[in-house]
Amino acid sequence: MNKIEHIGIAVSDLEAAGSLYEKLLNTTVYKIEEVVTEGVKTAFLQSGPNKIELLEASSADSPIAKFIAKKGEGIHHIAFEVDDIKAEMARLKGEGFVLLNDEPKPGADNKLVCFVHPKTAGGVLVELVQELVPNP
Ligand SMILES: CC[C@H](C(=O)O)C(=O)SCCNC(=O)CCNC(=O)[C@H](O)C(C)(C)COP(=O)(O)OP(=O)(O)OC[C@H]1O[C@@H](n2cnc3c(N)ncnc32)[C@H](O)[C@@H]1OP(=O)(O)O
Ligand SMILES: [Co+2]
Repeated sequence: MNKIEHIGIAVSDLEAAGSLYEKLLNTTVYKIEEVVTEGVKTAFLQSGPNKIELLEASSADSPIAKFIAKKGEGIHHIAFEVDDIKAEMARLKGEGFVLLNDEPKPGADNKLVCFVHPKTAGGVLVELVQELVPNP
C-alpha cells in the first residue's frame, strides 16, 4: 500500500456536494465520471496531494443508495494506491481479509480496483486502486 489515493464520500446530490467541497477546499471539481458497472456518478477534487471522490448513486441498487439509506451522507471508503493489485489481493486473502471481487475491476479515474469487506477491515470499506497503464 503506497499511500491513500482517495477518500470516497457518499452524497445525495453530486452537484450540490461538488459546490460545497469547492468552497471548503478552495479548489474546483476536475473530473466528473459515471461508473455504470458500480452504479455511481463520481466527482473528483484535488486537495494538495490528496484526492476526494464524491459519489452519488446512479441506480436504485447502487451501493451508495443503500449506504445513504442506512447511514446517511458521509465518508464511504478509503482507497489505497497499490503497484500490483493482483499481488496485493493475494496477500490480503492470505491474511484472511474478505475481498468483494475475485478479479480487479474497472474503477473511475483510469484505475483497476478491488474492495475489502468492511466487516474484515475493522468497520472500514477499503478500496485498492492500481493505475491503468495506457497501451503503448
Ligand atoms: C469503482 C468506482 C469508484 C472508484 O473509486 O473507482 C468507487 O469507489 S465505487 C464505490 C461504490 N462501490 C462499492 O462500495 C463496492 C463495494 N461495496 C459493496 O460491495 C457493498 O457496499 C458492501 C458489501 C460493502 C455492503 O453491501 P451490503 O449489501 O452487505 O450492505 P449492508 O448495509 O447489509 O452492509 C453489510 C455490513 O457492512 C456495513 N457497511 C456497508 N457499507 C459500509 C461502508 N461503506 N463502510 C463501513 N461499513 C459498511 C453495514 O453497516 C453492515 O454492517 P452492520 O453491522 O450489519 O450494519
Ligand atoms: Co473509490
